[in-house]
Amino acid sequence: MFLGTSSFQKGILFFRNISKISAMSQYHTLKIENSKEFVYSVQLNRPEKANAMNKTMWLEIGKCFNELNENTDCRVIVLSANGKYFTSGIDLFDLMNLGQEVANHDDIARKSKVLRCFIKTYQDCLTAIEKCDKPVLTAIHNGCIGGGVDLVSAADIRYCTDDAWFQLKETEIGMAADVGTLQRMQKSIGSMSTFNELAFTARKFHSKEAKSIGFVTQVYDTKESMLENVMNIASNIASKSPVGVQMTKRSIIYSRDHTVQEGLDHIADWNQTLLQSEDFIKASMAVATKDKNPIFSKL
Ligand SMILES: CCC/C=C/C=C/C(=O)SCCNC(=O)CCNC(=O)[C@H](O)C(C)(C)COP(=O)(O)OP(=O)(O)OC[C@H]1O[C@@H](n2cnc3c(N)ncnc32)[C@H](O)[C@@H]1OP(=O)(O)O
Repeated sequence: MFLGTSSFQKGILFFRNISKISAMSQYHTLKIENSKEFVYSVQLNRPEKANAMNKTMWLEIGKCFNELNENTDCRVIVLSANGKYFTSGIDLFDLMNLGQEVANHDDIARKSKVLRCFIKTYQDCLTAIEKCDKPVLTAIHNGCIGGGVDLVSAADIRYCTDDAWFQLKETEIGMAADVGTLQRMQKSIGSMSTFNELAFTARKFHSKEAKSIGFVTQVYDTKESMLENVMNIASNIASKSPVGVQMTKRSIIYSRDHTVQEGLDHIADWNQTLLQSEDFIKASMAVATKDKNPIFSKL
């Protein structure tokens, strides 16, 4: 009797936990949809302010990617934006409010502490994209300015429309970019010299140049055709073993930041376990038997 009750309670708890994992929080500046099986769409959603990244948006980006990392219904994320612009970068009115908060302190150490906390918090919000084990594909249209470049630099694959343009605008507003562009974008394009020019001059660069320097993978004529194609690419990735895909993302990022030998050791340490996963057997069998739709458990 007691045993029966406790098993029942365990069952209820199990299902409660599952539904907790899949349910997403409410967001004010992001629109989140489960667009296709195992594919989530995250849209910047402050179109009336050109998707300027205010404090709420920064914090919600961090929270959302942390949540999607834990969500076993999510295997791939497509990040896009609603409205005329992808994003106009950091909300300049928010920056003025921050200036006010800093001004409330007289002492340089206290002022500095407020600023450091602000920078580190915003850095962590974008790093959540990189720490999310699920591949993040960005679909960029029209203007992608300042903080927007930091944002898309943290993603795994970038696509854009023909009308897209980018601007590392920070030097123009009297600062050095501090939330990831200088660290990540330089590693994702072919030429350090070109990257330096873009960062120092803050000149706009358009879709064709973005493609030619390797910052984006593909340029599409319209936003509609971009989203359709990117969703199909996302579905393709989502059909693969989640063990294989998520570990591949981790290994790519780890290897980017370490020596070749460290990268090799890292993947050997993980694969000594993951090669024993059911996914490896299922996927190998599917290839051997020409089964095009192997079913993988949630991860
Ligand atoms: C620790 C964190 C560090 C992060 C650093 C990040 C740095 C950066 O992001 S630097 C880049 C800052 N952004 C800019 O300088 C862009 C400023 N905006 C523009 O140049 C234009 O608005 C834009 C070209 C994007 C669009 O021009 P358009 O004429 O088509 O529209 P507007 O009427 O100008 O804008 C529409 C409404 O959106 C508001 N808005 C636009 N950008 C911002 C912004 N960055 N911050 C706050 N609000 C913005 C604009 O005020 C309009 O609102 P309303 O007047 O209420 O209609």
